[in-house]
Amino acid sequence: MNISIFSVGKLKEKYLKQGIDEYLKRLGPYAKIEVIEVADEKAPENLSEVEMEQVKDKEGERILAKISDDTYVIILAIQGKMLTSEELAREIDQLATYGKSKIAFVIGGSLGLSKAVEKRADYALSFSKMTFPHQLMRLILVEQIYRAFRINRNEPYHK
Ligand SMILES: C[S@@+](CC[C@H](N)C(=O)[O-])C[C@H]1O[C@@H](n2cnc3c(N)ncnc32)[C@H](O)[C@@H]1O
Repeated sequence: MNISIFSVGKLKEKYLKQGIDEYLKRLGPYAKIEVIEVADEKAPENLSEVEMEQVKDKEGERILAKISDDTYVIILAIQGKMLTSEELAREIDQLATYGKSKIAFVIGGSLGLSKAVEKRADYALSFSKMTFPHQLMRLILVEQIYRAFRINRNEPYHK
């Protein structure tokens, strides 16, 4: 299985980078996984609604340009569907069973995802009703993907 994680902007915090690298390493035996960073747009506090949409559109175009038509796209969205870790594991397992070998998880930038990216999504996944910083979301996501593979292989992982 080929998994891509799309994220907006460069990851700066060392502690997050270390955590993400650790889970990417652990995921190595289970799947081919890569993190793709697209450039972020400047988003100062005083942007109008229209300007905010423009920021999301530009970031979204960069993401969509890198996603092939045969990729199953899971966007991370606060308003999406909440799953248990076991349910996420089952979703991933079923995608593999039905021949969907390319999965892209897409995390929005500081303003969220564009309408075009939402439209392209096959699934919208929520990690709770709370808002997480997009860079922290990357770490939470890679840990849950790792957990999903451990669950699917019936391998022990701390509860
Ligand atoms: C800082 S949040 C953006 C907040 C923006 N107001 C919104 O509603 O999308 C950045 C990105 O992190 C992801 N994210 C943050 N919290 C999340 C949650 N609870 N569940 C799923 N994704 C989340 C989403 O992809 C979001 O676009």
